Amino acid sequence: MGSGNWRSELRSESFAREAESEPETGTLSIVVLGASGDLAKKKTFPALFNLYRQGFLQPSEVHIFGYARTKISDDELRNRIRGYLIHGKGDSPEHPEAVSKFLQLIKYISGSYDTEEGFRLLDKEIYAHEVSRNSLEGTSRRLFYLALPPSVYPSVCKMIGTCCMNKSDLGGWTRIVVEKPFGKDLETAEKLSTQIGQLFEEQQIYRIDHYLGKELVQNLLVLRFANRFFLPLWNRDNIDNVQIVFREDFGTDGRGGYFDQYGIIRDIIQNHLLQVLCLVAMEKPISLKPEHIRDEKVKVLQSVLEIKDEEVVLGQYEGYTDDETVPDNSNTPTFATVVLRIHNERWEGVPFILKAGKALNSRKAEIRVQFKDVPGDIFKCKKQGRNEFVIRLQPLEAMYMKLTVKQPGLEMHTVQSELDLSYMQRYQGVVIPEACERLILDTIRGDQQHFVRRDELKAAWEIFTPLLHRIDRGELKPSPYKPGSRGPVEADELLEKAGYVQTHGYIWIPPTL
Ligand SMILES: NC(=O)C1=CN([C@@H]2O[C@H](COP(=O)(O)OP(=O)(O)OC[C@H]3O[C@@H](n4cnc5c(N)ncnc54)[C@H](OP(=O)(O)O)[C@@H]3O)[C@@H](O)[C@H]2O)C=CC1
Ligand SMILES: O=C1O[C@H](COP(=O)(O)O)[C@@H](O)[C@H](O)[C@H]1O
Repeated sequence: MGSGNWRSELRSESFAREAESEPETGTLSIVVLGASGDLAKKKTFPALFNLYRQGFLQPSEVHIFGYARTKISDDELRNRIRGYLIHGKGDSPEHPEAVSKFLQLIKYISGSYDTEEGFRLLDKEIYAHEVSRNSLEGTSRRLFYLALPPSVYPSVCKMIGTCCMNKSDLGGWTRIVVEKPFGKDLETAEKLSTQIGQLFEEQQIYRIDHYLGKELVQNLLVLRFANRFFLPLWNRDNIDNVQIVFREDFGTDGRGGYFDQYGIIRDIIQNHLLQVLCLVAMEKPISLKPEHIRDEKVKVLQSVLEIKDEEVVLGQYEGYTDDETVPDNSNTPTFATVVLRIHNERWEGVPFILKAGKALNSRKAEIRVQFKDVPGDIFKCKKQGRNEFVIRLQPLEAMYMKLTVKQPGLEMHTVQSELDLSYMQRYQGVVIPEACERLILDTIRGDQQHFVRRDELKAAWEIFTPLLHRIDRGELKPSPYKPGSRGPVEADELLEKAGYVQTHGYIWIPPTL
């Protein structure tokens, strides 16, 4: 199937810099900081396991270190994560054996995040591994994945910088991966960027947003710029509105303490949905080089106008404050619809409606591009619905185009139907990699295309900070909504006001095999 080819072409171009340099020969040490935590067990270690299974991490050159304060043994850490590997993509007969071999590559070190002792020990262990593999000093590769709350990033980066860097430069490297949310607003994010920037070069910092690793998010550039179809249509003359939607059918699920500090805008909209918006709205980059792509993303972000309060709906699901880590009077939104307006030649007047919510009626993430009505419509199609191009990011990756066709039969009646590219059906047997898996591989390969650059992050915070401050001050209040519902009714009203026309009586049903 063609899917592998385009990706390798994309990669080969963005790796042009690497191809020019010497192949990397040193050992690879991957350090997961915060190894005792939720992200590490659910996403980071399973992603590493999948890379190992596919041969991207060779036991002869890689070693994995877990680091956190919790005092546990190597085996205790291995037992914590084992279940998340077995219940992952465990489809091959050698799977249990592969799990055991992979787990043996992991060593755990306990230490604090702000004193040198633990990091000196970590460095010693990494070094011992490098020596055991005859890695020439200075050629080794050290990747630090910060699966930690952002509050400890500065001290951890300082410790890495002081204790754990490669001692000389013979083609090896030290890179850090930092998770979102990166800061809480413009000021704190900039402060954090400055602190980390004093310790690491921008090329060493990988600000991860796992939505950028999703298959259909990565497909956006190809879709938009490799298809003649879309080139002339993708603008304000043809598109009426764009929705980028994230829904989850569960609540904060034991993460209330974290979530209440951030809320849905910081957790999902300011990063995941805004990154998707950039790829939907940006101009064609000069090339696929990471800097060219990120330059275009920054331009879009900088063209977003100030958000108006009347174009925001906030919600909080009933029962959210039952979590004992959430204060009873919390004003934190668990749902938000926000209309963004891009002030440029292509998008003037087209609302980009970003919507995200927890504890809703379904789990889904999609982009919905709604086209304008057909001028001089002789079929009265308007009553049936508009053309829509929907990109379903998850679950069941698909792209479908809602269009009007003649209803089969003797009469000249029209009906809504769709052109459907459902991945499960079209790409049978193709395993779609997990987002984190792909992004970790990118960090090892030194490809920053799918990571957020410092100026991008700044521009993203500039858009949302004034609104977030108004919410933090209690000037905007979330409306209550029932768990398992569509969210507050005001959100649908805002959608309609922004111009979205719902197609009644039509539902796209994902095909099954
Ligand atoms: N969980 C998820 O699904 C996702 C998480 N993220 C981001 O990843 C990062 C880690 O998330 P997650 O694993 O859920 O977080 P956790 O709360 O599980 O924290 C990870 C580890 O960090 C240590 N830790 C926790 N709180 C503190 C603290 N206040 N000070 C110092 N150390 C602390 C703990 O290890 P110990 O006490 O052993 O040192 C803990 O096991 C966060 O930035 C989060 O926003 C991003 C996307 C999804
Ligand atoms: O970053 C986050 O993402 C998850 C949703 O990720 P997905 O890949 O399953 O869509 C969300 O649950 C979490 O609150 C947020 O921090």
